[in-house]
Amino acid sequence: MVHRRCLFRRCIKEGLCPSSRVSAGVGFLVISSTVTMSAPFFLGRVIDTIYTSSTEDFTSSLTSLCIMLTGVFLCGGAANAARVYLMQISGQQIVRNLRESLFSSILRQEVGFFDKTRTGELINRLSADTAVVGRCLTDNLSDGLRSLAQAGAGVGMMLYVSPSLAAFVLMIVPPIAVLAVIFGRFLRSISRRTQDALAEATQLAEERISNMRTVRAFGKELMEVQKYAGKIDQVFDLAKKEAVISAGFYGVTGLSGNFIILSVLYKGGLLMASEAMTVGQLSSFLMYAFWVGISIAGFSSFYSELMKGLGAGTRLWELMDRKPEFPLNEGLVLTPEQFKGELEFRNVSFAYPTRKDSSIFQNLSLSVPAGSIMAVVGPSGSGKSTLVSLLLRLYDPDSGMVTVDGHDIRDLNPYWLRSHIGTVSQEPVLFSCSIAENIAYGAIDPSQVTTQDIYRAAQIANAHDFIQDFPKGYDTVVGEKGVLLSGGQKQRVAIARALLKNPKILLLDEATSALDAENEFLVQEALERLMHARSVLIIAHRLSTIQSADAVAVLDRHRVVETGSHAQLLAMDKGIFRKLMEKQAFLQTDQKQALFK
Ligand SMILES: Nc1ncnc2c1ncn2[C@@H]1O[C@H](COP(=O)(O)OP(=O)(O)OP(=O)(O)O)[C@@H](O)[C@H]1O
Repeated sequence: MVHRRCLFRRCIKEGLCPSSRVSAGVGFLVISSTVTMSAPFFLGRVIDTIYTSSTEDFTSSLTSLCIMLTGVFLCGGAANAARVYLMQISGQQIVRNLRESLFSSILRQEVGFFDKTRTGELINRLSADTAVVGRCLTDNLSDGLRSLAQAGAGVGMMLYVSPSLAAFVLMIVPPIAVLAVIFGRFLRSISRRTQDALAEATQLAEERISNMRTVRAFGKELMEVQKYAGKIDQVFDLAKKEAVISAGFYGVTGLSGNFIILSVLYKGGLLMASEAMTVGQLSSFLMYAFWVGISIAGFSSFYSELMKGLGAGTRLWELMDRKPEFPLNEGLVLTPEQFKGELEFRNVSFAYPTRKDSSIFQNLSLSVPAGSIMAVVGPSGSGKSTLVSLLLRLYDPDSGMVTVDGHDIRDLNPYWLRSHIGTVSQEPVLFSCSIAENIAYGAIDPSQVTTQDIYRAAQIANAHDFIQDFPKGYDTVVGEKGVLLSGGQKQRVAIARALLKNPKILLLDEATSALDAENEFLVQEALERLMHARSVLIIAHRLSTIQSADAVAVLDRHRVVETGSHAQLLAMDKGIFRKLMEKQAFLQTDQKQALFK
């Protein structure tokens, strides 16, 4: 829970808030408010001068008073402009710093966190909540402080000008203040609910837009629009509630403002009639009453904005304070002599954090000697991709351990480990930038990669020719998730990306989707070059891959049930591997004949 003071203090403590700029803004606020609040007093003097001065000194005293006031007003205007500028810039800087800090906190989280958290919700925190908090801490804070200072000074001046009239007017203030507190509390809760409802709507929109091809292919545009409308209706319903309460609140405060003015005129008129007050004093008092009214209205809107900011701040700090389960850049780093690339799963038991009751592995053991190729086969859902996730340390096993060269990967620096592991998945994801940038992404420091390095990697990955055929060559932008490239082309760009990393360990998930013969050959050839002289764990779908691997592991019922060379496994009469091969749809009759002869 973030408390009022805490919100501001934390922003300053964590360097998110440019405190010197905010302090200067507050300084200018004091100057401009002093000028604003002294104006009614001096304007009252001007009125009294007009009414009471004798004819000979009338012009000179009126002129000097007006010249003095013009100077003071100019200073006030300049101070106000400086206040607005400094506060707005500070607000934008806080938003920028909050966004950077939040994004970095999100990217530090373990993968399990993203299994549980919706993308739209995170996007909403990054865009909407940060803006609300930034506005709350600067613009709103400065307006609130100004309202508070002006209300205080106004009340003081009202008491100074006419204590009896002031006491009469101030009776109206406490009930309005109570009303404002109740209203603020309501706004805080409704703001939180609105942001949550908005996050759900954003999540839905984000997912559907990024998967537009699926929506179109199933002809679900109308249905999706209805679903989205349902979500934004929830936001609208909350906004309606807010509007009803706001209408009541602002109606009451507006009415009370007018009542104050009317009562001041009535009571002030009586005081003037009994010569207890001059016309200038009544005018000053009226102006102060007016300012106090405006300031109280401003203060109540400050209070409601503050409550909204607290609602948003609570959610931001929940995310920023979240400690990731795994460190990102701590732990042992092996020297080049120590690092050979031997991989081992020792009695690993694992269930995904979101489905703790559904075990994926139970006492699974498997080892991949350094520099060898291990093909993994098994029925769909047997956990082949999960092996890759555990090796990348996206998740930790519940018991047992995964080792690299005999070291538990929980002791190794995850950043170092991942920098030595290359991956090419079934459906490689590319970023919506140029092909060259996508390939360079594989390097530890992409800014050090030369064009020649990129060309070389693309050539080895059989990607150079098709890239050159594009009108913009390596500068071709591949679209979101690489949607503008074919499956085979994406695979080859991903292989070039992995090659540039030059990793000791390779984790590959062979594409199941049928590529045309030409593409398949090119991808296969590129993969073979990539696998050369590395420790490879490959989720194999092709017979040729299985045959050329040094060893094959068969996954079934939560563990490795068979290991050996392709020939050894086939020779096992009732072996699971043999059954699996017989079942596989991709095994054509002629392949089967070749296989079993
Ligand atoms: N992030 C996740 N959270 C929860 N369960 C998951 C997650 N990812 C996979 N699973 C579940 O874990 C099991 C193993 O999945 P995995 O993807 O490792 O299987 P696979 O053998 O690679 O399957 P396929 O050959 O179909 O790709 C499946 O039942 C799957 O539903």
